[in-house]
Amino acid sequence: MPLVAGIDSSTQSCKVSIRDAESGAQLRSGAAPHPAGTEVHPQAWWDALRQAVSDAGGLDDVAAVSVGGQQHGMVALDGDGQVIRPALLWNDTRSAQAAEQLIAEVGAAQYAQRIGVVPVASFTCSKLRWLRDAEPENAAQVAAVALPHDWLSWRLRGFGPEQPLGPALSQLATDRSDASGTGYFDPARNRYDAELFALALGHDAVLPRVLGPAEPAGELPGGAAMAPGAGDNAAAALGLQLATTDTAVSIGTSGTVFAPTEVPVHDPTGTVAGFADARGGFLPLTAALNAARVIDTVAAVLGVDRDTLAHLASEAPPGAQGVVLIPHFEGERTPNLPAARASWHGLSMANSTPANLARAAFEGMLANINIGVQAVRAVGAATDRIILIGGGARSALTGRVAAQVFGVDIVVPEPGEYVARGAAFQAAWTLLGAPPPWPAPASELIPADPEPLISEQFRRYLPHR
Ligand SMILES: Nc1ncnc2c1ncn2[C@@H]1O[C@H](COP(=O)(O)OP(=O)(O)O)[C@@H](O)[C@H]1O
Ligand SMILES: O=C(CO)[C@@H](O)[C@H](O)COP(=O)(O)O
Repeated sequence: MPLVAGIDSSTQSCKVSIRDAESGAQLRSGAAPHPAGTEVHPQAWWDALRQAVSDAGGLDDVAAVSVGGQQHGMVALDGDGQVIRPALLWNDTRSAQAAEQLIAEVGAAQYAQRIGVVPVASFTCSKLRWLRDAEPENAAQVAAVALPHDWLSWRLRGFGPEQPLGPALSQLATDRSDASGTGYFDPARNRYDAELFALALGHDAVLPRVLGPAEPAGELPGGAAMAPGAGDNAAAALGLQLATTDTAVSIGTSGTVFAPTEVPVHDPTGTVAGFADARGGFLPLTAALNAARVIDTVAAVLGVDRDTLAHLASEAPPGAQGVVLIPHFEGERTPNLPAARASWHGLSMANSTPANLARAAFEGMLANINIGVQAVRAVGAATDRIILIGGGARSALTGRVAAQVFGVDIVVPEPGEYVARGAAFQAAWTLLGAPPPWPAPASELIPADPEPLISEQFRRYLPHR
């Protein structure tokens, strides 16, 4: 009974799932928190990974490992493999102007046609252009650029400064799904666009080798196979065994909408990112900067915990009697309003109740994500039902309000870490030589319960660029 390990190194934490390679049954798990903030030194991810692995009973008895990671993070390495500066994360918006510069120099439609995405602050290319202009001394030292999952996999294999195998930059590896989020990789032709990379940073550098869906990246020192890994959303799609008839919404730190397609997507507006998936196809995706933490924030404002906020919200009617929250606390990516801030609307003395404010938090979070659902639908994704995952999906109320806002059946898989499950699925695929016949996770169906009022009143107050 070979075991595999799936690791999810996402924004708020690192999660580890140890599973039976053939059945997918989870035997052990572990977790450890990440520091808050939009720039984090990768060493913190490494420390959390080691803590989560220890919490999960270690990797000595696993035969293959895979890492799913938060996308886009800029891990800048010098010639000695040292991290030059803390990584700017996907939700750091200081590179918004840099993204606009790149668009002005290349053209939005041209970017979309060349690589399937149009730069936004989240993407690695925008962060590199920011580095070039804001920290030229650091930019000049850049010998290689990796993504969070690439760097963690490299370290797990024993590479890096003060590591047994040393800082071999040529040993860096990634996969199509994560590479497609950089802003300098073309997932249709499966090749880097070196010109776009050099345009961003100002010079070329070593980039991780891009591996196939289950192509081994190498081995861990103990002999376990290292799978290619994936961006976290592509790993989640593997974990859900998502089909081209499905669309998923993940409510984590980010609020993402993604759907597997067999053909690449080129959206010149940039709303839908034409990413690759982890199976050899494509995964068009939208991402909101404000998702589960909208609930955390409003709960804190009202001085209650998450569960109490959900109970309060359940006492208010759909539409919250006209109270609307535009939840752009951290700026926003979909819609692309990086400098935005949150705002409350429609408040009167009569409707300013804790219940209405609580319900407006759930409705605002989901109506904002619904912009992404509509955009993914517009590029041809099947959205007749939506599969709801992420930490925020653990709240039953979220599912009920999602059925009202999205207006379609909502499928809520049993609570679990689907990024880590997907990484374990990939590790089993690498080990066994074929996708393992794991059973799909059990799930609950919440029937569609359309309440168009919610999005109608949300759009009334939505700011425009
Ligand atoms: N039982 C729950 N009910 C509602 N929200 C939850 C629950 N458990 C966790 N969350 C929310 O999930 C979020 C973390 O989700 P997760 O998908 O793990 O994040 P990420 O993958 O971005 O690190 C937190 O902001 C937290 O508020
Ligand atoms: O930027 C994106 C996708 O483009 C985010 O989805 C990040 O990949 C972070 O994911 P979570 O930590 O929210 O899971």
